[in-house]
Amino acid sequence: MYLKTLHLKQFRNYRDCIVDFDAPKTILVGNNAQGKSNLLEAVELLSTLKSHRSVRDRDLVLEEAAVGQIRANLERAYGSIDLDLTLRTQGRRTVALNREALRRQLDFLGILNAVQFSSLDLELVRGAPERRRNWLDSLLIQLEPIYAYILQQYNQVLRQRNALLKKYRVGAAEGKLEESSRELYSELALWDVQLATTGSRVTRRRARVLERLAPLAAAWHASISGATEVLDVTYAPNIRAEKDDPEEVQKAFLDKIQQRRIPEQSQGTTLVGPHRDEVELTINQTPARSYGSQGQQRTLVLALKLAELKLIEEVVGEPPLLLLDDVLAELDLNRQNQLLDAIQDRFQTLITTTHLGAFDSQWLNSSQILSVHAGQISSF
Ligand SMILES: Nc1ncnc2c1ncn2[C@@H]1O[C@H](COP(=O)(O)OP(=O)(O)OP(=O)(O)O)[C@@H](O)[C@H]1O
Repeated sequence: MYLKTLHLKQFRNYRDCIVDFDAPKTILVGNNAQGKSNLLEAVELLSTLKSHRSVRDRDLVLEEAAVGQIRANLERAYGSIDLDLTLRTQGRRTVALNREALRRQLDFLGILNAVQFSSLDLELVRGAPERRRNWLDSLLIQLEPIYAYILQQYNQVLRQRNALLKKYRVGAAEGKLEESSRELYSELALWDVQLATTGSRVTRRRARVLERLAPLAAAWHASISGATEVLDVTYAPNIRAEKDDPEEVQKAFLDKIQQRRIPEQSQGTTLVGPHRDEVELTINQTPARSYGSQGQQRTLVLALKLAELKLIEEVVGEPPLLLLDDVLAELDLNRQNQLLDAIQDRFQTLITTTHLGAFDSQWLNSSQILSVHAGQISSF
């Protein structure tokens, strides 16, 4: 797939800016706080309807404006598509494809596929388990947009079950449980089933995607590290089942809920389910977080990102975009060249940087170079 144009209107610090991409690689160069990451964020929003930097739409709209817009024209194997995302400081965002408004935002997902790589991604190795779960979920949404809906359903059930457990705990503390406990128990039993049904959909999909991603990441890691290190990416689900079978997983889920009944009630929260999953990353059988220099951790993240690119390409049937936010200059020349070899001209790549000095001349010669200054973009 190929992003041909991007039109930012009242988005972040862009008043009205059109960018035409005319090479497989585009380098956006500019000082800090000029709008480079904002541009990549716009592409990320078109891809996932989420930004890893902001949760509120009002932060995405140009200050003092009420409505912001991101428009793009994308070339896919089956034809050209216009994407439109309208953001509002008040009120809901809306999306359109080929100028036709969509009723369900879900239908907007999976049109533009992109893999983002920024320095924040080192948190994939060092950060809390939630960071890795979110990463895995974003990848799954790209591969299978319906997963966004599955995850939303699970989170809804989780919230409601937590509210009930909390009510139970407050009731117990106030000694008022006797009169309502039977009612609470039967209500909880209903939520247990819902949690197991929606949660097992999440668990099974996460297991499947990691099964495909892990060998790709291990191969990249071996290649970048010169085969001196072995990377293992392993799913450590909170619910373990013998087989990838819906009934098996649901049964394992309900059994674990039974086992954890008392601590759940005393803590007033759900202790069982994929919101407690972990993705373990080890290098030579040692946890990558405690092992390894920054350079080794960077190699690991680079291997994960290259694996994501490859997996999306396999599943979707077209190469996704690669968004490199300020990370290229941090890689040594060897790793830069590995990346260059891996993406060649197959993956359209947008790269931000504050200076061109650290770039290999191969990158510079084959790229479109644009300069970003105070929300305006011009040829370099
Ligand atoms: N809603 C908004 N309205 C106006 N300006 C905004 C808005 N949101 C962010 N900005 C401005 O955008 C700029 C930040 O741009 P961006 O994050 O893209 O920086 P950058 O060019 O990538 O630089 P760095 O190298 O520091 O990451 C800041 O000047 C910030 O004030």
